[in-house]
Amino acid sequence: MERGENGGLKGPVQVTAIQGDVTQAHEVAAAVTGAHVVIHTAGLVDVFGRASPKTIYEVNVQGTQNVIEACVQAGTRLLVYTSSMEVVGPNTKGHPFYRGNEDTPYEAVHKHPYPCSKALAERLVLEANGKKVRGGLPLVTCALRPTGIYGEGHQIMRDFYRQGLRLGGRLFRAIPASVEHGRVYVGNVAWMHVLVARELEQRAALMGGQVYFCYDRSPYKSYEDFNMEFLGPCGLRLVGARPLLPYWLLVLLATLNALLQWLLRPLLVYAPLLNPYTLAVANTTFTVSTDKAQRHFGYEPLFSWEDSRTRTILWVQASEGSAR
Ligand SMILES: NC(=O)c1ccc[n+]([C@@H]2O[C@H](COP(=O)([O-])OP(=O)(O)OC[C@H]3O[C@@H](n4cnc5c(N)ncnc54)[C@H](O)[C@@H]3O)[C@@H](O)[C@H]2O)c1
Ligand SMILES: CC(C)CCC[C@@H](C)[C@H]1CC[C@H]2[C@@H]3[C@H](O)C=C4C[C@@H](O)CC[C@]4(C)[C@H]3CC[C@]12C
Repeated sequence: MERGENGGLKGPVQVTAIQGDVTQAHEVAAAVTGAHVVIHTAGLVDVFGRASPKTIYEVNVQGTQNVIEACVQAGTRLLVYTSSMEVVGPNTKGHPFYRGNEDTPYEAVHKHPYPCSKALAERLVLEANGKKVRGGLPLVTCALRPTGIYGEGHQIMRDFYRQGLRLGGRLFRAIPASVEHGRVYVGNVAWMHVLVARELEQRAALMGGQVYFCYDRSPYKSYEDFNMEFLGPCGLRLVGARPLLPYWLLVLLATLNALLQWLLRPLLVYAPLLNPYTLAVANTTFTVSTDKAQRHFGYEPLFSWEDSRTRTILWVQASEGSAR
């Protein structure tokens, strides 16, 4: 095997897939046994009300507790957790977080089950730093907090694309262009995990118990304008320099959706994109500007903004056939 541009090993890698459910402690233990480092990224990502709060808690919090316990029992010393920007915000008060970093003071207040579960899970992981694992050595943990991830396989992007096609190549602006939303390319999020996994042992004193936002050089834009970076070259147009509907009407529609979801629950799962929570997230500025990952473990984005954009466009275009 040879060395690649970034000093990593290049060439075929053998991967053994072990399927399991993180809520089942014995299945997690079986997967973790013999591992030198664990990257815990499994989670139930649901801000639309598809799953119950109980299920979200079981997967994201109890599942994470199972992973920590498995590391302790197996004597695995290194644990990297995929957290989320939502552990910080946007908070329920809609306070903007403008180009903040890991030390920026912010009132993190959550009510929604998903951010609550991620915050609890992250706390479990960070508190486990230093805990003795089998063999007596201390566990070293840290958490990565991606902002909104985009790239190949981004389901919501595909949904917007299909909606745009249905509307004759148009999407209608719903959120003011001035509201900035943090985004990061999936390949760079993955790369950051790899680097942390690689460096955590050597730099345990510096990195243990730390949190890192995931960032790259993707531009700061509103959620919709950012999506248009990919959907535009695929033939869609965002109509309106300002939101088409007044904000109070969006709030009303989102509330109506929440009410319908509640009423229909005994019969079916009604989970549209727009609800009071997604509206609040989309309508609140949350962007990060930090170099902590660079300082602590030498992170530089593996994919430039141009590459990330091209790769995402190609993926959206490739999904066109199945969209029509
Ligand atoms: N998508 C984003 O914008 C974003 C942003 C920040 C953080 N995250 C975090 O990144 C991680 C991956 O999210 P994603 O966006 O790729 O979502 P995803 O739904 O594509 O991936 C989640 C994965 O977890 C697995 N999973 C779910 N329940 C499980 C269970 N009980 N046992 C084992 N595996 C289970 C799923 O099979 C899936 O492969 C999550 O922890 C999420 O909280 C995502
Ligand atoms: C009001 C509508 C027109 C627009 C609706 C868009 C909405 C579905 C989007 C906007 C922002 C998105 C979230 C954001 O990118 C960050 C995360 C963090 C991550 O941990 C899970 C996904 C999540 C919550 C995105 C979900 C979809 C959101 C709310």
